[in-house]
Amino acid sequence: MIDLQNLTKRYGERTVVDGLTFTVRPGAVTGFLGPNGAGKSTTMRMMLGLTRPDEGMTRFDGRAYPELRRPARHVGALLETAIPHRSLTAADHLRWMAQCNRIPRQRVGEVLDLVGLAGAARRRVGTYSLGMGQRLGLAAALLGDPPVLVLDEPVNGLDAEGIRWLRELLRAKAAEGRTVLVSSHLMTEMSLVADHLVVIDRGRLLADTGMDEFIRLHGRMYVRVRTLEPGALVPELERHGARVVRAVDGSLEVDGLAAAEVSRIATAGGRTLDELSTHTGSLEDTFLALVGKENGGHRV
Ligand SMILES: Nc1ncnc2c1ncn2[C@@H]1O[C@H](COP(=O)(O)OP(=O)(O)OP(=O)(O)O)[C@@H](O)[C@H]1O
Repeated sequence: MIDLQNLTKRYGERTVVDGLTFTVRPGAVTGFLGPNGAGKSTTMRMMLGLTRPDEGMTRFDGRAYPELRRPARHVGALLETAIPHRSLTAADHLRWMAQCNRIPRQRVGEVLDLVGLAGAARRRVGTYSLGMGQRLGLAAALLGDPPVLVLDEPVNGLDAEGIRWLRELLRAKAAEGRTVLVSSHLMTEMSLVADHLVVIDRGRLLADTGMDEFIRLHGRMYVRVRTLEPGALVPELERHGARVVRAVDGSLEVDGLAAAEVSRIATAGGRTLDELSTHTGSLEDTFLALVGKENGGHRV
């Protein structure tokens, strides 16, 4: 469990993280979302004691990160800036980390295997691709088999197979009862991996809800209608207050009326419907709508 209490960071006149309070619970993947510059990385750096907050604190199962005696055994972290020295091999880097945290040496081979780097363990990190570097960062986060994972944009640099592998790994860690906080700007990926969402913008908390609830509360719901006579049906629906958009495939997307109302209006007009279904918007649509609304309809 991670508890953030009033976490605040100012740079000069600017408050980049503004009184963030939320709890990240075990047994779920929590997605940390926000537009560029929202304050996600700064928040994660403060959580891990790398940036000093002006106010507030973070507790991991009741303790601040600097109070953890062997932190890698409690919290596995992946941050964008935590790059090992280029001249070290992956195995050297992880062996050093294992030693500092009193983690058995055999764990180094296990995590290198787990992240698919066993064949490159003796190569210098400086020769790694972006994706390999990311896998090494994940190996370091997993080294101490920690109950908590804090990962900033872990998908960066991974190929399609790597992204799927990471998704399954994170879901498995949550299923084991671990606490998983992961930031990503890839909405489709987030919608596939996260059970819960924390959304921030300009350092402020906008939402802290389950994924389904987030889309239900903030997203668009619409009814899709397919009929042979859309031209006749549209004005009838609009007379009842609907906003109707024609999709490229010829179907109608109807906002503002429930499926049952659309059905009654069509039946009253003697129209036959070939499809009538209710849809919710994607996570991306919902996120952009929420962030846009908070900024007075203007994207920043
Ligand atoms: N050391 C610093 N000095 C001054 N401003 C900073 C510093 N670090 C971050 N900022 C500013 O704080 C704001 C939040 O940055 P942060 O990197 O936390 O956002 P983010 O949500 O992680 O964005 P992104 O998705 O683009 O990585 C930005 O406006 C950034 O320019």
